[in-house]
Formats: sequence, structure tokens, C-alpha cells
Amino acid sequence: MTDLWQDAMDHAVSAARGAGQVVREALLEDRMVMVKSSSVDLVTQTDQKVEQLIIQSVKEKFPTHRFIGEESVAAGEPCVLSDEPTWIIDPIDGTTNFVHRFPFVAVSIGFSVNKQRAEPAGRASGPGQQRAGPAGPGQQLSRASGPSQRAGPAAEPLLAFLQVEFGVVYSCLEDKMFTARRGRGSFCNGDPLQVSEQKAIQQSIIATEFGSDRDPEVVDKIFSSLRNILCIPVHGIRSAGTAAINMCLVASGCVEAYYEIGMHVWDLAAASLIVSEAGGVLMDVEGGPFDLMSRRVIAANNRTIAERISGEIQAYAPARDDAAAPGADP
Ligand SMILES: O=P([O-])([O-])O[C@@H]1[C@H](O)[C@H](O)[C@@H](O)[C@H](O)[C@H]1O
Ligand SMILES: [Mg+2]
Repeated sequence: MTDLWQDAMDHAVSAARGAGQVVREALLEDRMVMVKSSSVDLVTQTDQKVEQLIIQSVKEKFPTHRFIGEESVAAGEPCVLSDEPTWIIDPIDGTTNFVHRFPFVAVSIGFSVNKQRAEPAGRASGPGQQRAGPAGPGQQLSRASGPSQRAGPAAEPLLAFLQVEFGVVYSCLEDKMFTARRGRGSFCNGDPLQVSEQKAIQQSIIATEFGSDRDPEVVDKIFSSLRNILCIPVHGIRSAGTAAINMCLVASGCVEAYYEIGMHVWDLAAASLIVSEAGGVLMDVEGGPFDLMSRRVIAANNRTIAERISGEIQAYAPARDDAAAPGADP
């Protein structure tokens, strides 16, 4: 049977690699910094150029596909997911890092199709499927066991979830290409990834970010959550400065969990599949199902750690990514 999306995934990997080369070259030059939603929400010409390069190359090969790109949305394009094949692009995740030459910068490309196809857990989802169980980031099943033991239960209720078919995160200064295909596992430079087996949060490292919202009430909540989690106590707190790389660190087993409120769908789409395909779980910060458009996430190695973190977070709800979209989900 033809593998519908493998061509697109191969294209995403090569586009991400090409974009990474542009980012690395731009780091050697002066970077003109502009601001978006606030004085600490940065963008550069390289973000815009890289996004256009990726979109143009995809359009040439897949002229009917749609896009959600960070800089296109900033320029007024709608942020809409539909049943149509949609490329979800963050040209530079870690723009602040890029501006300061802090050495963690990623190109993130997720690909979704069939926005809300309801599918029973445990059904194989495509040609060449090697593992049972839904691997899309909208699902909330615990996947604490390793890749070899990940068959989903046979009779789960129907779940409506966003289907990310593949995710590509290229950590371009480390030259690490993280990839995941739905139902087929996660990889870094071709080597399979698996989340940490740690069950005790007291022996965990937790990643989070401070985002770009400087409203004192929000900052208080961020620090309150951080204090609660630090005092559990955990082994440590880390911030890579990019949501996508933080999540790839979860998938790689280097940190047990990452949580944040405020990042966007383009920061999360690709990496959410990389986490779930590495055996991790995705959850809303209040413990419900993960929602890619909600700008809230806990990505963890297992449900126990995710739930413990959700119990310590002072939650708030930023405007959804699809809030302004006509016909967006209520
Ligand atoms: O702006 P950008 O560098 O693409 O993305 C940001 C990074 O992922 C950062 O780690 C996170 O804290 C922000 O919430 C994101 O917006
Ligand atoms: Mg980003």
C-alpha cells in the first residue's frame, strides 16, 4: 500500500536541514531584532526568511497543502487546523536564544491531517503501522512503558484528537534531527528515543520556561508553580529556551517532564508527537486532555509525574491560538 505521507516527511526533514544551515550562517552576521506582542517577544529577518523558504519549498511539491507558520500568523494569516493536510511551522524556536547566540535553536515542522477524526484507541492508523495505539498528541493515554510494550488497550472509547502525522525538530546548532511518525516511534539522527523510566518526581529534572508575558500576575503564578515544584523537592529545574528542544529532551530521557503555559501550536506540534512516540504522555496543565491550540502543556515520561506536576501548577489560560479564527472550535 502506498505510504501517503512519507514523501512529505522526507521533504520536512530536508527542509529543516536546509533551514538549519540558513540559521547557522545567520548567527555569524548581525541580527536585526524586531518585536511582536511585547518588547520581549522577538523576531528577526531570519525567522521570516526561513519560514518563507520552508513554505515555498512545500508549495512547489504539495500545492494544495495548508500552513500555520509562526511568522505568517504574526503577519495576519489565520491559525486554523482543518481536515486538510497542514504544515505547522516554527522557523526558529528559540528566537531569543538565536538573538543572543545562546546555543539551543530549533526548526520545528509538524504535519497534521484529519483534525478531529475519531478513532478507537488501539487501531492501527496507517500503512506500515508497527505499533497499536493512537500516537497523536491530542490523546491522553499513559504510555509509561517502553516502545516494545506500547500496544494500546483493545477497547478504549472513541477519542477525538488532533492527528499529527509526523514531527520534525532540527536542533540546528547541535546538529540533532529529531523525527517521529505517528505509530512508528521517535528518533534522533536515526537512533530510537525512549523517555526516562524514572517514577519518582523527587529524582527527576523538570524543564520549564518563563515565556514572554511580563504581566506581574502571570509572573507571580509562574514563580509560584516553580516554587511548588522545586520544593517537592526535585533534582533540578532546567530551561533550554525553546519549547521544542525541551520536549525533545523529555523524549530523549534527559529530563522527566516539561511544562509551560503561553507557548504556541507551532512550538508544540512536532515535538508533541516526538514525546508521545517515545513513550511519553501529554496533558493539560490542569490534568485534562492536551489541546494543541490551548497554549498549555505538560509533557512527561509517565502519567504519575505529569499528574503530580499538574497538582502544583498555578494555572491560567492565555488566549487560544485559534481564538480569532472564523469557525474555530468553541
Ligand atoms: O518565539 P519562539 O522562540 O519561537 O518560541 C518560544 C520558545 O519556545 C520559548 O522557549 C517559550 O518559552 C516561548 O513560549 C515560545 O514562544
Ligand atoms: Mg517557537
